Amino acid sequence: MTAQLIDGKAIAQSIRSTLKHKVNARKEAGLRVPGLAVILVGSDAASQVYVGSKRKACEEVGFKSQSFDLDASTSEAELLALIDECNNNPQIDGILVQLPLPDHIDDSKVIERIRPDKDVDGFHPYNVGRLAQRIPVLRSCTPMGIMTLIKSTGVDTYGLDATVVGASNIVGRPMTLELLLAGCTTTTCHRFTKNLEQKVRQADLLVVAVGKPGFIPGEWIKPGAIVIDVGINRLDDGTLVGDVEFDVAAQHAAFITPVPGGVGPMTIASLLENTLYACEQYHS
Ligand SMILES: Nc1nc(=O)c2c([nH]1)NC[C@@H]1CN(c3ccc(C(=O)N[C@@H](CCC(=O)O)C(=O)O)cc3)C=[N+]21
Repeated sequence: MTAQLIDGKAIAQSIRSTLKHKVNARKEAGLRVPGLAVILVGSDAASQVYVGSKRKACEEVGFKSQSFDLDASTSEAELLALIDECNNNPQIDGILVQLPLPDHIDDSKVIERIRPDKDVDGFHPYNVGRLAQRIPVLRSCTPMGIMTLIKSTGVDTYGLDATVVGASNIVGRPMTLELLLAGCTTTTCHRFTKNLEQKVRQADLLVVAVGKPGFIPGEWIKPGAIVIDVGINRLDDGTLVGDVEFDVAAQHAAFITPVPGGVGPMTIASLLENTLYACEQYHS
């Protein structure tokens, strides 16, 4: 079998095009365009690239993006004060604080300071809790984008055995909650998991988010599975690879996401969708 590629780049493009039309309709109706505050602390090279892509995507769909580039030495108190300002600014529908933050700043404290109705990353405990209780509002962007990719395959998710490898707050955990909501029987694997191979081999639907190149051998993929690779690993020669041994996995899977061009662009598309949602549902 040779897997069909799930083209995240194209699907993200079509979402942006839909959003652009919706923004134009708002303009024609005399309504405000959605506003996104993008806050970057420090000058981590990868973060600068990602933040640049988010700002560019905002421009493309006609959102107003406001950039706040803070020095790496910014104190936690200063960052919290800026979040308070954005929380109170009626032009701002969504607030994104790029992670990782410098070590002297407590991520959780920052995430919890963002008003849940402006938390377009979907990281606030309120929003994750809403998803856990099957009443999602703002959903975590990467898992949300992945659900869109899975839907694009046309495969019915009810009753599938799904395995998520990785249990982080921003990907693995909300991913498992999304899959549970979609009717899957879910297994979440992490550093203490025994017999990872067996859990991967049983998966009709596999999501891998560990950040280690080629971590999952292609031979482990169940014939006909859907494989979603969240990893973005840059090798010494500059090439980007995922967490799954792609070439071999593609011989077993029915559907597989490429890296790049799979999950990454969808994370940004979901962020834009969330920003419009916050604008329309909460701040109109
Ligand atoms: N508050 C916060 N929200 C985030 O959503 C967030 C974050 N912090 N910190 C870092 C991670 C990473 N992330 C990516 C977004 C897009 C691509 C993306 O578009 N990747 C392309 C290109 C990859 C490349 O060329 O580097 C692709 O996979 O095709 C990747 C990674 C969002 N993150």
